Amino acid sequence: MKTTWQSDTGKIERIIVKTAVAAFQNEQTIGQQWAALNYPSAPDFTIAKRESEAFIALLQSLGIEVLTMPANEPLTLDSIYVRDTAIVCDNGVILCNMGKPARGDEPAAMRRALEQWNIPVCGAICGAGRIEGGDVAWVDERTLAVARGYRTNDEGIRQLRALLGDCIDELIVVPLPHFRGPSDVFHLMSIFSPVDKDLALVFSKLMPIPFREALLGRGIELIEVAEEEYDTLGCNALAVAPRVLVMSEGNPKTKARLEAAGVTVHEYRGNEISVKGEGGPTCLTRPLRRSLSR
Ligand SMILES: NC(=O)NCCC[C@H](N)C(=O)O
Repeated sequence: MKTTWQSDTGKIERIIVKTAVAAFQNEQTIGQQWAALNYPSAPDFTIAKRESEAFIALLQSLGIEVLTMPANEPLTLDSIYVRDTAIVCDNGVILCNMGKPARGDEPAAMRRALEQWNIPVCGAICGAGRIEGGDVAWVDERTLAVARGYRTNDEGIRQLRALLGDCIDELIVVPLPHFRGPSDVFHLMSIFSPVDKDLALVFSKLMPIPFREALLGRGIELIEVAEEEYDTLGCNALAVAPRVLVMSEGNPKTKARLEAAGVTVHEYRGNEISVKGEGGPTCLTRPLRRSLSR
């Protein structure tokens, strides 16, 4: 069985998460931070802990080795969304440089954790470059898509291209629309979640036409997120294996569309850890190695 880090749809072997206990710390911390971080309301710490434990147990039940980030870092609630701190390629991990200023210290914490786990870091976005991991997704093993939005800038994309070197044949740059403006969380993975090598979940209304055409041109079939489920993170689904997804509960129409296409959907309850912080299952996880069946 071939393994690669350059896939968002192969079977996940190892994944990084941060528990709600480690990221949210306690009720007082939540109370001090949620409004300044732009959360629509304050997560409930007790329920968040339960949701986080169940989410991690679900990943483990799917045969995934889960690595958990340490708690003792002076970071914010947003540090639960580990995806945004790092990008992976077959040379190792590329650390991001966050577009949201309040999250600026998260990549350094990820670097320390990776060093402890002996996971190679092959580069970091630095200086004026900005990139968040939620803006990046593998379209296939040699093609990476990166959004240009409020969290990821041209200099970040330039550095990413240089760091990837011959790991890729193509970097598809996806310019994002303004939508709800700079204070909103709007990443590539807000409108695009790979499901299999020839299937993706998308929200076409907010997709640039060239990117949509590029996916269709590669033979990738697109399933539409139900419009009323956009705000409940219907578009943010984590492929744990080809056509096997983990999704936040509360997106029944989108779930039914996926199941009709032969996709298996595992739901988790994510009102506190996902909906309130606006980060779905892809944001809550940094998958590392995946295996490909061919
Ligand atoms: N990849 C993602 O979509 N991450 C979600 C991050 C949510 C967090 N509240 C943020 O504003 O950065």
